[in-house]
Amino acid sequence: MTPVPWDEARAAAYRAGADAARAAVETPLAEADGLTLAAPLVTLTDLPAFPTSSVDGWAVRGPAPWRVVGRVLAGDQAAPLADDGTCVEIATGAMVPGGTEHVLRVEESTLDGELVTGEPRPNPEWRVPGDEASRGEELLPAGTPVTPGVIGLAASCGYDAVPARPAPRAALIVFGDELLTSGPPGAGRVRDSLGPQLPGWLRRLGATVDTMVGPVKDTLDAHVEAIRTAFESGADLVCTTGGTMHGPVDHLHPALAELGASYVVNTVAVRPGFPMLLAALPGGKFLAGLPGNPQSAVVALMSLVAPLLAGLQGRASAATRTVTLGAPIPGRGSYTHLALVRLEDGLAYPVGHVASSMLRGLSRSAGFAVVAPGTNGDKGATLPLVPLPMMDGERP
Ligand SMILES: Nc1nc2c(c(=O)[nH]1)N[C@H]1C(S)=C(S)[C@@H](COP(=O)(O)OP(=O)(O)OC[C@H]3O[C@@H](n4cnc5c(N)ncnc54)[C@H](O)[C@@H]3O)O[C@H]1N2
Ligand code: MOO
Repeated sequence: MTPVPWDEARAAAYRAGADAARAAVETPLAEADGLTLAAPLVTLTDLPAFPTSSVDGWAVRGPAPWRVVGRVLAGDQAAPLADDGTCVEIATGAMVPGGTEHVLRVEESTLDGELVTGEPRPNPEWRVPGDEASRGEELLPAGTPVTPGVIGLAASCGYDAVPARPAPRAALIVFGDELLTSGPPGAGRVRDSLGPQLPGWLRRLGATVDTMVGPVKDTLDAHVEAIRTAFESGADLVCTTGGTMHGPVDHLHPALAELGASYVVNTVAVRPGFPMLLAALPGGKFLAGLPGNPQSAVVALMSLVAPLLAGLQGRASAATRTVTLGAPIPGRGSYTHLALVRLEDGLAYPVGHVASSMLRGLSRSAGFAVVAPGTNGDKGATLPLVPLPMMDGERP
């Protein structure tokens, strides 16, 4: 099997996801956080929708002094100011009456009996319809991740619900008879460190994780049965761990053949993690085969699953940015090297304890610097970074 170049593998995973993107669902704003806009957000009204006072004071017409003829509070529908030399008391956020020439701040005015005097500021103290947006204007494109800010904007311009792509449903299956699910490892057994870890990463990539199965016995029948059950339970994506190679109890490839799967990507020219795979199953479903070595599994997650999920959600692409190296990172010959880095003072530094079996380096890293095939990452070089999907406060 010839390994696929890493960037081609990512692109293929993204395309496969985009071609199978989940259908849009009209989603109430309260349930839309973390989903993806399936259509552009077009404002339903001018913003603001009516002339709106920015200050507390007096809406005045004609020359001073102004006789107070009423009051308009936020939420009121203001009657026009009909005569010169009159004013109404006005609150911040209230609709400015027709005929208003200025809004005078209360602290810059004098009220004497029924008469108001003062010098209005030259710049208008109210916002006119369309200041922020005009009715029918596109505010955000389709594919925008729905954040709290997007939800607020959608509410402000009139939406109760938005067309959004639902979160892809992921299931996780862990293979390996050597795995313990509690207590310290030893005597040939290791703790399953992927079952507890992967749901959190998957959720941060926008998936829901309904099913977590395993450790599943190292037999072909048990593999096929576990995968079939996960898809039958409604998963769009099944992630498996381990068994991607061709050792005596590695059953993933034969299981995929039995399930009628076809490969989107089968092994990738990346270190660590090269035996990773992505397969398509009948009915627009996917299986990501993550290698058993724990760090390699996360490399595979970020290399294949992140772009697949971005595509399934109708997003622009999986997140990347660039970083400048504060210390050199060697390349891995003809393979891409995904090297764990931490960020400090705007520079990226390699971390220790990064063998593919280890998680110590990963646990204190911000992401993977991408050292291209045939190159080394020199100090001062600018490289792509695949950020681990964490919120800002979580990122080391
Ligand atoms: N003859 C060769 N053998 C191996 C090669 C190779 O090129 N030639 N490549 C190695 C590389 S690289 C990787 S990566 C692994 C991938 O193997 P599998 O995906 O088949 O994974 P397993 O054999 O099941 O496990 C590998 C390793 O990881 C441990 N493991 C598995 N699952 C978990 C888990 N959930 N939590 C913690 N640790 C786990 C497992 O005990 C093994 O130590 O193949 C190499 N072999
Ligand atoms: O590719 Mo393996 O993933 O080095 O551990």
